[in-house]
Amino acid sequence: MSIGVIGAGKWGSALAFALSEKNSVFITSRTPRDLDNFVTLDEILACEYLVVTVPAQQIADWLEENFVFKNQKILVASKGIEATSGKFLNEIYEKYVPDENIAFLSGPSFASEVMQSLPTALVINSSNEKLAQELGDLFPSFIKTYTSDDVIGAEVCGAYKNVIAIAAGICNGLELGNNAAAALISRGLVEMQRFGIAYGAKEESFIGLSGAGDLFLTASSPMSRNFRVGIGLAKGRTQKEILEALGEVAEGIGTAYALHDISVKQDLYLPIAREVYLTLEGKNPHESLKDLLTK
Ligand SMILES: NC(=O)C1=CN([C@@H]2O[C@H](COP(=O)(O)OP(=O)(O)OC[C@H]3O[C@@H](n4cnc5c(N)ncnc54)[C@H](O)[C@@H]3O)[C@@H](O)[C@H]2O)C=CC1
Ligand SMILES: O=C(CO)COP(=O)(O)O
Repeated sequence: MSIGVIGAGKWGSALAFALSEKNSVFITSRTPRDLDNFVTLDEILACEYLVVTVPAQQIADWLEENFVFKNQKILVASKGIEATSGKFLNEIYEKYVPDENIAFLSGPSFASEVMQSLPTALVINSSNEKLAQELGDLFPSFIKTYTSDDVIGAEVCGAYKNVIAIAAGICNGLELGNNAAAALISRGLVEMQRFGIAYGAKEESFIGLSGAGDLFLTASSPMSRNFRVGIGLAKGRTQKEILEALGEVAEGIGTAYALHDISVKQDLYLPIAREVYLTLEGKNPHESLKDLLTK
């Protein structure tokens, strides 16, 4: 099968590597890379399958400026909610791709471990069960794939866990201990589940790979960029300083702003997301965690 990966950052490169076990994989990016399988965007758009890793905050503009639908089967591998509009990825893509041609990837998966062929389990979420199965078959032996039709559940899990990971990173950076971290992560799971269910997500997605699986991974390891953002905030660094040092995307930041807007507009109670947003806006991280963890 011919697969075109869009975005040659960490995740795009790891997925291109993994998918090449069984398929011919090509990759493209804004900045040309010195890779054997690097091709132009026009060549990528001619592939039967596309895997898109352009970050959530940039994808609307990217689609508008670059995308041409040619009946490709699309797997969206990014995670996040657009800050400027509060839109989920499936809402952004719906203008360009029919539902039967699109699926969303979720589950615990650090790119660097996929790059080492370490065992990984992922969920392919689509309203088109046949497409989800077909995409699952493209994955290599070291990645076990499951399918689900809970697109909104997968989206909420993938986006929200990054915000909770920032909170967990703050907790770690402030050295508040394991009890506090476990409290934050488990309350975070409840918060994201409550939010997701209000949007029609299935309860079970939150206790599976997409929810608890990805949350536990991201909110408990400095391998996570979002967790490292939290550590930076705890050390008193500004958002700008943290992002410069990181040099990579941390989707939890944009998503925290999106969740804040949604919670204000819809009068929703999202306490952890709110404190992450306030900390990003300059609130003292000690105060934020105190407000969350003590009376
Ligand atoms: N790295 C990981 O372990 C995982 C990442 N993800 C998600 O995948 C997405 C991408 O993450 P990474 O590749 O790790 O980030 P990265 O920071 O390594 O790379 C970002 C990629 O997006 C491209 N990009 C950025 N702005 C763009 C624009 N305006 N137009 C076109 N392309 C643009 C960059 O050229 C680069 O290829 C994010 O949504 C992330 O949450 C999901 C699962 C695992
Ligand atoms: O989504 C991820 C793992 O599943 C990657 O998380 P970070 O973007 O925080 O590194």
